[in-house]
Amino acid sequence: MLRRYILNKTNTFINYRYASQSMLQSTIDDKLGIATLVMNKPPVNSLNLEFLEEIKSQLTQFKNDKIRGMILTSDLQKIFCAGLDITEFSNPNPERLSKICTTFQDTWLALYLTQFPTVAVINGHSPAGGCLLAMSCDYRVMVGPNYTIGLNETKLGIVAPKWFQDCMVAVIGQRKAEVSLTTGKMYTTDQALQIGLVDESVPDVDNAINKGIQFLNNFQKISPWAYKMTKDIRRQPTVQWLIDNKQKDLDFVVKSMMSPNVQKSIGLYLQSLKK
Ligand SMILES: CCCCC/C=C\C/C=C\CC/C=C/CC(=O)SCCNC(=O)CCNC(=O)[C@H](O)C(C)(C)COP(=O)(O)OP(=O)(O)OC[C@H]1O[C@@H](n2cnc3c(N)ncnc32)[C@H](O)[C@@H]1OP(=O)(O)O
Repeated sequence: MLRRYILNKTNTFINYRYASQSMLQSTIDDKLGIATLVMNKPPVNSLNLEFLEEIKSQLTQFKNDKIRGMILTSDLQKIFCAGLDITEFSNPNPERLSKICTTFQDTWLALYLTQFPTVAVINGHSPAGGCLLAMSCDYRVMVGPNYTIGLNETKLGIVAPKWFQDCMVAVIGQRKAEVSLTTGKMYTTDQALQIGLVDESVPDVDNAINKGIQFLNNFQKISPWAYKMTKDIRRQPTVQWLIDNKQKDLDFVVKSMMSPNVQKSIGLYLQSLKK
């Protein structure tokens, strides 16, 4: 649905390539060199192992396609992405948990370090891992006023890994990130704009896509090499920490997820969602 809208609305996607895996649709406008990656995993685009693998593989494909920019958005009504699939946290199989963790680390590294500029068009709620995906893009346009975004992990009784936290610090600064993270605060679109968690707020998705394209057009006169080097220098410390501590990070997540206290919190949170 959204893909069709983008094609019609911009009227520029004349020469486009379209690829659809079941949960993810990608469109490349060959003229503009802009790719659109649309998440479509009802009901809430929760990130399980298979979905993360699809996202990672599509990002790798875009690298080979040599695109000039990418828009990440959702085809679902009211939801950008609900974060990691919480059902995977409940009584998890440690092997699968480790695999999800590693795949999530790698997907994030691929998204955070793309050689092309990226825009998140946040057209719905975006808690936790959904917020991380958005924060990892170069620019965020959020549809308002009724959606929410934030890293709410403490509300589930779990801890956002260091790379989630550092990513938030990079976007909104140390003090605001510390308060946001410890309280697990979810921000409305207007609040998110006010603290700089998103760059623009617009009333509807049509405007959001247009703003995203406008942002990407800024790079028409920027050398791709200068862009990528600059981004690498900015993002290197956060990335390097994860590369150097991948196993430690994984061990921490798996160990804490298996603890009875965390399992109790996750169980209660899941029940509250079902209600
Ligand atoms: C096992 C993986 C571990 C691997 C670790 C990997 C890497 C290391 C990193 C991190 C470790 C810790 C970090 C975690 C980050 C996260 O992302 S945790 C996930 C946090 N997400 C949330 O808290 C979102 C909860 N959901 C909501 O707030 C709302 O659902 C919504 C998104 C705002 C939508 O509201 P709406 O009213 O429209 O819909 P419903 O609430 O009725 O939901 C519909 C349906 O979907 C189910 N559901 C919602 N969210 C999730 C989810 N994240 N995972 C799975 N299922 C979800 C909900 O239960 C309903 O189901 P139904 O009742 O059966 O219809």
